[in-house]
Amino acid sequence: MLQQFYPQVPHTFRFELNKDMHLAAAHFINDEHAGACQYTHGHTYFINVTIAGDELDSTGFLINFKDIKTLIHKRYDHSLLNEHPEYKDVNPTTEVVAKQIWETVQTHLNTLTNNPTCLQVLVRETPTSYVVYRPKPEDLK
Ligand SMILES: Nc1nc2c(c(=O)[nH]1)N=C([C@H](O)[C@H](O)COP(=O)(O)OP(=O)(O)OP(=O)(O)O)CN2
Ligand SMILES: [Zn+2]
Repeated sequence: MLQQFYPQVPHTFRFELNKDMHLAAAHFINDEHAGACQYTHGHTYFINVTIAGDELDSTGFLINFKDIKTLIHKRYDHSLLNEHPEYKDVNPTTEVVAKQIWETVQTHLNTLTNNPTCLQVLVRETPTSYVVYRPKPEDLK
């Protein structure tokens, strides 16, 4: 959100779009190394998605901001992350959540004719902890 610091991704695309979202969700980390985080607790997640591309669609959008929110916020807001199928076999750590969001967004972008790319996903789990996920070039093929 407005108070958030955003790491920049170097790129040569003409357009770069950023969408902020926040959502309330609970999780637990099923590992004794997680200490108190083994037990179900909640966070207000702050998420920033960076999308870039050279071409706009017929509306003049790289992608509709609303579509990004629908993909992520609608799915996870007011839910227990561990209950989603994508976290059945893996803990919903901040790192894993960031990677999962990237995969969800990029899978959707791959259906668009103007070919935008998700360059970065930032997930802030607490006021003092956040993760940035960036794909490798081979993830984008
Ligand atoms: N690498 C990771 N470490 C931890 C994760 C994680 O997802 N990745 N998650 C947790 C817990 O879920 C916890 O909710 C967050 O931990 P933490 O930032 O330590 O929370 P605090 O508010 O207690 O932080 P302080 O800076 O000490 O106030 C733990 N580790
Ligand atoms: Zn947590």
